[in-house]
Amino acid sequence: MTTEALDVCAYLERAADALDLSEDVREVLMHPTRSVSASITVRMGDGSLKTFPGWRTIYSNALGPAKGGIRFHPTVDEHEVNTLAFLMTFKNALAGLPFGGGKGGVAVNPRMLSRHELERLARGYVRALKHDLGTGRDIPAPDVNTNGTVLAWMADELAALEGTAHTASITGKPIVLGGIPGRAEATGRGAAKVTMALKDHLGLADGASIAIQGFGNAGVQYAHDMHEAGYKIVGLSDSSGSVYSADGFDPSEAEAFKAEHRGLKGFADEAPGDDLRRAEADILVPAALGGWIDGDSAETVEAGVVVEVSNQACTVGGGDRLEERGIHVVPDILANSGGVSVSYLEWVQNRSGEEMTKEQVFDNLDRRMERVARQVASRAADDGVGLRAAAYRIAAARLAEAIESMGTRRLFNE
Ligand SMILES: NC(=O)C1=CN([C@@H]2O[C@H](COP(=O)(O)OP(=O)(O)OC[C@H]3O[C@@H](n4cnc5c(N)ncnc54)[C@H](O)[C@@H]3O)[C@@H](O)[C@H]2O)C=CC1
Ligand SMILES: O=C(O)CCC(=O)C(=O)O
Repeated sequence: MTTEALDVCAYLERAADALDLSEDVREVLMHPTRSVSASITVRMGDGSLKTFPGWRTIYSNALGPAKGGIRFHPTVDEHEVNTLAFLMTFKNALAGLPFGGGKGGVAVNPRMLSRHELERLARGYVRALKHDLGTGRDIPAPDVNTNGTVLAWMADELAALEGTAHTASITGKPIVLGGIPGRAEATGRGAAKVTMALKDHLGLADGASIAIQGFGNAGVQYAHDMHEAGYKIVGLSDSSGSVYSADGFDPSEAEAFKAEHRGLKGFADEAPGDDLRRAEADILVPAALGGWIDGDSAETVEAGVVVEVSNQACTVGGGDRLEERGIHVVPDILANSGGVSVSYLEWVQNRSGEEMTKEQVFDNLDRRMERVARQVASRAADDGVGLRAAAYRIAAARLAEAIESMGTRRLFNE
C-alpha cells in the first residue's frame, strides 16, 4: 500500500489548519487505514482464464463501518480507489451518517464481458475480499458500471460465505432482495435539492440554465428534477457526444432519444467545440467521471456555478482556479451525498426489518440534503470561504472529535 499523500489530502490539510487540529488527528486522517488488492481470476466463456486486478480501501472507520461503492472501469487503479475512499470518508461525515469511508474497484470494461462472465467477476471480487466486507466492517454499494444486478450477486455471495441471509452487508440491491425504493433516483434528486437549497447563496435567478456532462443514473435524474423545478436544461452530453440548445430541452425527450439511438449524438446541434465546459449556461454539472475540470480547463468554464455530481469532478488545481475566478463550486462531498444517504436508509431497513415507502425515503433524503446544504452555506458565509472549504471544516471537525474520543491507543499501538 502506498503511503504517499493523495492530492485530495490538500483539502484535509486546509481544514486542519483552519480548525487547528492536532498532529495526531492529521496523521490518522492523511492515510488510508487499510487498502487491499486482489487478483480476480475468471473462467471466460471461451474456456480461457482471465485475471482482473481489484481493490478495496477502508480509508477510515472512525465514525463507523466503512461505506462506499464499487466501480468497474478499465482505468481504475489503487490510487483512484484510495482517493474515492477519502472522499467517502468526508462525505459520510458531512452528511452526519454513522459510517466511515471506503471504496472499491475492478480494472475491467464490463461491456466486454458476457452476463455470466460479469457474474463470476462480481462473485470472485467478494470471495477475494470476504474477510474485509460485512455489515460491521465495510458495506459496499454501486458506483460507475455496477448496478442492482451486480450488487445482488455480491450480496448473495457474501451471505453464502458468511452462512447467513444477512442483507445489510451490501446496499443498492434490487428491492425484492432488501433494496430500498428511491435509491436509483437518490443521487440526482439529492444534488437537485442541494442546488435549490443553495439558490440564494449561489446567486441563481429563477429559470437559470444548466449544462450537464454525463447522462446516466445521476445526470438524468438531476435533469428531470431541475427541469420540473423550472430550470432550463440547455446542454447535455454522454460518451457519444454533446448537444446544446439555448431554448432548452425536455429531459424526457432526450432520454427517449438516447434509449432509441444508444446515445445523445444527433438529438440536437452539437455543443460549441463539442465541449460543455465552454457552453453558455449558468450552472455546469459534471456527472460522468472525475478530473474533467483541471487547472487548464477551469480557464474555459463559462458558468458561474459548478455542481460536482461526479466524484472529484475538479482536480484540486482545477477547483482552486474556478474559485479564484469567482465561480462557485458545490463540492462532490455535498452535491452527490444523496446516494449514500439513501444507502444508509437501506442499511437501517435491513437491520431493523421495518420497510420504508418511497415517500418516506424521499422525505428523509430531501430534509437531510436541505439541512446539510444550509449548514455548509452558513459556515461558508461565517468563515468567508468557499463551499468546499466549509464542507471539509464541518466534516473534519466530526472526524477529529470521533478520533479524539476513541483515543489513539488502538490506532498507534501505544
Ligand atoms: N450513481 C450514484 O449513486 C452515485 C454516483 N456518483 C458519481 O456520479 C458520477 C456518475 O455516476 P452514474 O450516473 O452512476 O454513472 P453512469 O454510468 O450511470 O453514467 C455516466 C454517464 O457519463 C457518460 N460519460 C462517460 N464518459 C463521458 C464523457 N467523456 N463525456 C460525457 N459523458 C460521458 C456516460 O455515457 C453516462 O451517460 C460518477 O462520478 C459517480 O462516482 C456519486 C455518488 C453516487
Ligand atoms: O451508496 C453508497 O453507499 C456509496 C455511494 C458512492 O459510492 C458515492 O457516493 O460515491
